[in-house]
Amino acid sequence: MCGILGVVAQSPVNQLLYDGLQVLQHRGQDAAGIATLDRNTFHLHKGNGLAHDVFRTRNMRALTGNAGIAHVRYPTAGSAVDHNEAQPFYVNSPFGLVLGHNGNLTNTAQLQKELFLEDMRHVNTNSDSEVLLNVLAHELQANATNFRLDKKGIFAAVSAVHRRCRGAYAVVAMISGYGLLAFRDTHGIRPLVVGSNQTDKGVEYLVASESVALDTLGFKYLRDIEPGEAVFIDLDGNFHHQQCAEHPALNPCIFEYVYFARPDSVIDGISVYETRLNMGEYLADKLMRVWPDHDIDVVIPIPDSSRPSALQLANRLGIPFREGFVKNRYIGRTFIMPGQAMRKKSVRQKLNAISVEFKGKNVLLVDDSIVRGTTSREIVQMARDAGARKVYFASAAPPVKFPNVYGIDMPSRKELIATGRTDEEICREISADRIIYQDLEDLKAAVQKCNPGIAKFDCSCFDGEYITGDITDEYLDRVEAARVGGKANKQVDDEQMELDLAMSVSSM
Ligand SMILES: O=P(O)(O)OC[C@H]1O[C@H](OP(=O)(O)OP(=O)(O)O)[C@H](O)[C@@H]1O
Ligand SMILES: NC(=O)CC[C@H](N)C(=O)O
Ligand SMILES: [Mg+2]
Repeated sequence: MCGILGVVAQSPVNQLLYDGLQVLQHRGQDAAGIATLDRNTFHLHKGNGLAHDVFRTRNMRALTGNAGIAHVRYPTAGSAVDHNEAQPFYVNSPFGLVLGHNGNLTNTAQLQKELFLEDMRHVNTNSDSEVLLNVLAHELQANATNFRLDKKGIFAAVSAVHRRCRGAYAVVAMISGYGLLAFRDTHGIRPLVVGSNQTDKGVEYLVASESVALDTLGFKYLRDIEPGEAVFIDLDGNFHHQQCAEHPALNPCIFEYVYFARPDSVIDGISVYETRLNMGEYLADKLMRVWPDHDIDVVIPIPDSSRPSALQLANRLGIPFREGFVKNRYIGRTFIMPGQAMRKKSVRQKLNAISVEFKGKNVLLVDDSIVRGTTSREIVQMARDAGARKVYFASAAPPVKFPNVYGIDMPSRKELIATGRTDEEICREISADRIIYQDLEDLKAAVQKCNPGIAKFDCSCFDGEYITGDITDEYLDRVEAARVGGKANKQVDDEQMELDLAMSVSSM
């Protein structure tokens, strides 16, 4: 997952974008970048690391201008270590364009081939986002009239992007001399909101992955950008928007509510916090159904993301809720760290048990989800070491059994602890005394309860149903083979080989 921001303001935006990255940091810890637009010049600084490591005072001073975009990255294509894949990406034609992307394209190799062979555009990294930028650039160029762009041409370009690109994309782009363009894929898989701020000099607009950025930066929430819709804010601060998809449908990623988003965000009209409380209630009801005579003494959350669910579960069961683990606030999220060794080490550094809450008790540990099992394996052992009599484990989400291809780095079934295992086997694998998973229907109900208007969510990591309809077993095998082959995230494709061949032939 990544975090994106875009702003057209009435005063310099460098500090505002930096502060915005800080509140979206939970969406990506591997790289950060800001591009500002000052008259017709872009100023761009990006690099690997957390936002506060990437930006020094001198970098901030150089980011002049009243408009800009920003990005924090959690890679799903390319690699975590290649600083060239940090975003925003820049391309000089047409007009000068920078882009930040949250999501993952599923037809990257095909697009890259088209870009090279038909559009005469070279993509220099393994990032799908650079591909997306070049598709947008080509379509803007194709829809310019007399070497100029107008609203109609900009929206026509986004329609063409929708026709060509598959997968998930929430995008912010800045067109030099024109303004800020933001759009969401036709299924609205990844979130994107827009807010405004009335100043003495005029209205300012901010587009962000999550509403928490609007709150903290002093902007008023206007609305979510709709699936397939594009919003264009010109450099004079005029707001334009248009539906650019033929068949838009809102199918947001349910994992945003389970884990990714901050609980204080509201996404597609749904409070993330409330969904997590609901998840706790549904999970409590399931526990009572399947285990009416349980002997749980205390409910303990695994900080941070599971807290609201664990709290509500304990309330519903009428069992004490206790904070048995202390979280080191200086260690980031472990699930989105690159590399299993780093994740494993960080769980121990991040969480430590308070033995008084465990000694001689039957504890129910609650997490929002179990993905690779890194956290649960370590935590169960820590609870035992702290003196727990019995260690039960509950997950507010169902078993994660399928890869995510829409922007969450779960590319390989082999990495997922629940793939090919029964609940009992998973329980043994994490050395717990009992495991309880949320049912998928209950998870959907927990989220839907907050906005019954949303008929369908992308739940692919739980049920293997891919909302874009283009994901074949062969595609998943290829993505998996790339990971298992040790090429860390690099998407390989037969078409890629064809492209390489075509490129070498054309250079002769
Ligand atoms: O089964 P795993 O592969 O370990 O993944 C699941 C765990 O990872 C996440 O925590 P993380 O530390 O990333 O963030 P949090 O502090 O927001 O809970 C999530 O909340 C689970 O605890
Ligand atoms: N998690 C994301 O949204 C990733 C964006 C993009 N696919 C990248 O790898 O940089
Ligand atoms: Mg966690």
